[in-house]
Amino acid sequence: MSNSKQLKCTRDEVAKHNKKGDLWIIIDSKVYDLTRFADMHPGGLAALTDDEVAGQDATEQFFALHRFEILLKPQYQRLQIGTIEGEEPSLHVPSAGDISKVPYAEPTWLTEGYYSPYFTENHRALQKAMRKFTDEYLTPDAQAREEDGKRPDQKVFDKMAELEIHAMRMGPGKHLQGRTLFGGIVKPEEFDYFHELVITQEMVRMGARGYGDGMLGGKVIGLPPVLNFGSEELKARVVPDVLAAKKFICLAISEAHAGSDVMGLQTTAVKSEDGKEWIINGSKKWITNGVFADYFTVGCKTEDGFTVVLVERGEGVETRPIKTSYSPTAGTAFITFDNVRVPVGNTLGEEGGGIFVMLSNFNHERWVMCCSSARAQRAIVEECLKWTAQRKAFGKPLNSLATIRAKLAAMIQRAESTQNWLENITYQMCNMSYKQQASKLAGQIAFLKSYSTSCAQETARDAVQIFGGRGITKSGMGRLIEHYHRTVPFDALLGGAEDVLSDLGVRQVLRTMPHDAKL
Ligand code: HEM
Repeated sequence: MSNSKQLKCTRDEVAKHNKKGDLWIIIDSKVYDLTRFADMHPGGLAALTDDEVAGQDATEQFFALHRFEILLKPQYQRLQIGTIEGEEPSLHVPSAGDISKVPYAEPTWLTEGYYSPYFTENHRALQKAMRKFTDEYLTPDAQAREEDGKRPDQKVFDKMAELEIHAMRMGPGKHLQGRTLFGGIVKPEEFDYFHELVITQEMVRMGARGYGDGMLGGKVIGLPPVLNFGSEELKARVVPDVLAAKKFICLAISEAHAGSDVMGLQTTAVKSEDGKEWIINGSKKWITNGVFADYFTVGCKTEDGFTVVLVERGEGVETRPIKTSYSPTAGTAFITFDNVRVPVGNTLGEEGGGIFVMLSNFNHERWVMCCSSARAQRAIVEECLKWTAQRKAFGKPLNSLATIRAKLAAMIQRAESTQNWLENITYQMCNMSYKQQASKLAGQIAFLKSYSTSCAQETARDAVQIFGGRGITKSGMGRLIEHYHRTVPFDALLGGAEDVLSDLGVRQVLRTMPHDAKL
């Protein structure tokens, strides 16, 4: 509060303003004049004229019903007219870049007094910068776009391009060479999977799942086949614009007919008579960012099996939005290809070698999802720890109930185990070649992905029980819980359904079982 005309008054003075037409209250030693606002108060006039509120210290009542962010909105900040003489506000006012002091709200490596074998000062510097960026740029746009369902603001994409965040989200590699990462915080050759984990986990804190995918989820899965399997000419034409967010790309594999069953896909690519072009026909469904994509990394049935081709938006390509249970911000599309002609030079990898192209990125894609899931769960733990401390039932805080504490215990255990397993796998990734990762980590990552999303769903269910009706209400105290509970099933499906992944993990085990090991 910066108003220089702020009053200094005593609690007795505030107590005199205790009725409709002359109504003050105290929240955390700050005095608010609600006289003119009272009739507009969304919670009604009666709540404010209550004997225990009007003219009184209403801190506890306020925080039982409102999120802190309400007090930070300019229209409500204006209601503050002064402070209580001789008192200092004691509540922590959230600000951009903050590290939470709530236990388990941060992974141990970010918690004071704890240690980590994995994170260096350089990772910490990137984390600090990325958190501030998320709080200042991403979260406000994310919350506004979740409301209006529009695409993320191009200005945000541009700012991210300036800092090379789009490039960093593709992980370590040659594509980072010559780029200034986050104003020079990390050198391209130093950038490793822990840096990428930091970027992903910090972005997730914005608590907007549809926007999260709208924030170029399509690029994270659609560009790697171009980077790793495209011709030099194709890469030179496509990659710089995509990493600068001037053009957008998506991965178009799943169809109404087939999802995990890639060989069941029905979109066809047939060579033209002169052999110079593919002619593509078919449709794709649930394609993240497809609505606004310029490029489509498309899985096609070809004479030799399955082939991946980069299609550019043009004649014969149509996209229309699918209404999913998260926001339209993600740009989820149904796509039709009607005799779309594409130069054969746009083939990604070998003709008939599409499975290899797809499989080669699955590990990384699933690992990214584990990073998101682990961090999103932790945000829910923080929400629940705060709520159960400030909400009273039967005259006591919710956390005085053993049944509530049991739920909190389970949530914390799930968040911690997911993060710790993730950090271990990330360390393996940093030390293994791409080939070693493919053979040694496919099972580990499949297990972790399946484990983290099933943990996430249990945590979502527990959180709704803890928040009650607020856990199913889109605004107010439980808004993040409602959002999480509604959108968490996405993570359990994308990149492979839980059962499919668990089975994949066990099949990897069976392949490597030593023949000479007997009971
Ligand atoms: C600076 C003072 C206050 C401001 C700016 C304010 C503002 C608001 C706003 C914006 C909402 C809508 C909540 C949402 O959807 O998130 C709300 C709801 C509510 N407010 Fe206040 N309020 C204030 C003080 C109080 C106090 C002291 C009480 C006393 C108990 C109160 C009782 C309520 C109730 C009962 C609701 C409905 C909550 C619900 O639907 O769960 N408000 N208030």
